[in-house]
Amino acid sequence: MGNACSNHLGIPPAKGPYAVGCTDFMMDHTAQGSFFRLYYPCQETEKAEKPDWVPCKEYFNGLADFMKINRTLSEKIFNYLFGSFKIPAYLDAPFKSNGKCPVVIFSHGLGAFRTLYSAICAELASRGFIVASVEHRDQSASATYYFREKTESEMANDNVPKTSASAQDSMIREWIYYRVLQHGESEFPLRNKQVKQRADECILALDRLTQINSGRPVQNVLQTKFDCTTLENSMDLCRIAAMGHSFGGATVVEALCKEVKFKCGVALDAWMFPLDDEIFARVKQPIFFINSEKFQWAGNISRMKKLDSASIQRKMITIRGTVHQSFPDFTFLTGNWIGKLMKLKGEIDPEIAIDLSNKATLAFLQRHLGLEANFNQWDPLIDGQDENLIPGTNVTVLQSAI
Ligand SMILES: CCN(CC)CCN(C[C@]12C[C@](c3ccc(C(F)(F)F)cc3)(C1)C2)C(=O)Cn1c(SCc2ccc(F)cc2)nc(=O)c2c1C=CC2
Repeated sequence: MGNACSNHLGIPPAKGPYAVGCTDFMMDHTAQGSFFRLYYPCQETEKAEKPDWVPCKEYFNGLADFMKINRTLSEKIFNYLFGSFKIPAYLDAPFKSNGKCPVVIFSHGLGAFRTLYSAICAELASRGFIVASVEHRDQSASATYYFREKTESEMANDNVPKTSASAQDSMIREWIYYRVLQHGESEFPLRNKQVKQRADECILALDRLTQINSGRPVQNVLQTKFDCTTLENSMDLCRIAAMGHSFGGATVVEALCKEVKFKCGVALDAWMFPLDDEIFARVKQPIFFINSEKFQWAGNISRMKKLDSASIQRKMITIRGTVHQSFPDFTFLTGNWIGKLMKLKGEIDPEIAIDLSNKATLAFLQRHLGLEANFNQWDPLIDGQDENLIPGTNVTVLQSAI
C-alpha cells in the first residue's frame, strides 16, 4: 500500500526551463548563524540523487510536538506516510546559469522548517532564481539544529583517532524544538519577538549569499559535496525579494521594513498577528498577498489592508478551494480523503493551486524586480483574472475595521 499509493503522489516537478539543484548551507555553526536550503538552476546531471524531503527523524519528532501528538506513534505514521518522498531537485548538482540570477529569501510557517516548501522554491529555481529557504532558530520551527564544540571529556571518550578528526567530529549536533505557548502566557510578545528574529535571520541569509557571490571565502559547516565557489558572481544583488508562508508572510513584511535590499515581497496566506501596528506605515516596497480561501478572517485581512497605498503597489488575490496547507508540500503527499480529513488539501487540485500561486508570483517578481523574462504573460493572475482566483479577498471586512 505504502509504495503503491506513493507512486502517483509526490511533489510536482518544476515546470521552468532549468534543471534544479539543491544543497544545504550553515554558517556559522552556532544558533546565531545562518541555516538555509539553497535551490538553484543546475547542470542536467542524471547521476545526482534527489535529497530526502525530511532530512532526519528529529524533524518528525518536532512535528509531533507541534501537533501535540505522541512522538513514537507519529514517527511511525510520518515515516510510513512521508518517509519515502524525494524533493524534485538534484542534491549538490553543479550550478549553471547564463547570467546573474535574481534572489529570493523564503521564510517558513509556524511549526514548519526549511524543506517543506520545495514545490515553490524548486519552481522559482527552474525559472532562473536562486532561492534560500531559511530554517529559523526562534523556536517557531518544529525542529532545527546547530553545532557546539565537544568538551574535553566528550573528546576524550571518543574512539575517533585525533588524526582523522574533521571539523564535524569535534562538533555535537544540538536540537531546538518548537516552543509551545505556556499556559496563561500571552501570545503577542512571543510572536512579536520571534518575527523580529526571523526577519534578522532572513537578512543574515542574504548577507551570507552576498559573501558567497563576492567570492570571499565562506565556511559551510555542513560537509556537502557542493562547491560554493561556483556561485561567485552568480547573483543579481539588485534583484532580491522576500517570500514566506503564514508566519513567514509576517516575516516578509518585517524584513522589507528592516532591509531595503528586499525590493518586494510575496506573502502566502500571511498571518499578520505578530506584527506591530506602527510597521504598516513604514514598509515602502510592493507586497503581493496570495491567500487561501479557508484560512483568512476579517481581523487578519484588515491588517493587510492597512498596507494599502496609492503610491506603492499592494496586491491581493485568493485562490478558490484552497486551505492554509495548500502552500507547503504536504498538500501533494497524501491521498484525497486523508488530505481533506487533515485539512492538508482543499477542494481544488493542489497542483492547479500551486501553479496559479507560482505563476502569479513570477509575474509580480518580474514587474517589481525589473526582470527581462516572459513572466508578464501571467500578469492577469496578479489581478485575480482566472476562474480559480478571486481578486482581493472572499472575506467581508467591515469598513470601520480598516
Ligand atoms: C494544534 C496545533 N496548533 C499549533 C499552534 C495549530 C496547528 N496549525 C494547523 C496545522 C499545521 C498542521 C499539519 C501539518 C502537518 C501535518 C502532517 F500530517 F501532514 F504532517 C498535519 C497537519 C497542523 C495543520 C497551524 O499552526 C497552522 N499554521 C501554520 S502551519 C505551517 C506548517 C507547519 C507544519 C507543517 F508540516 C507544514 C506547514 N503556520 C503558521 O505560520 C501559522 C499557522 C496558524 C497561525 C500561524
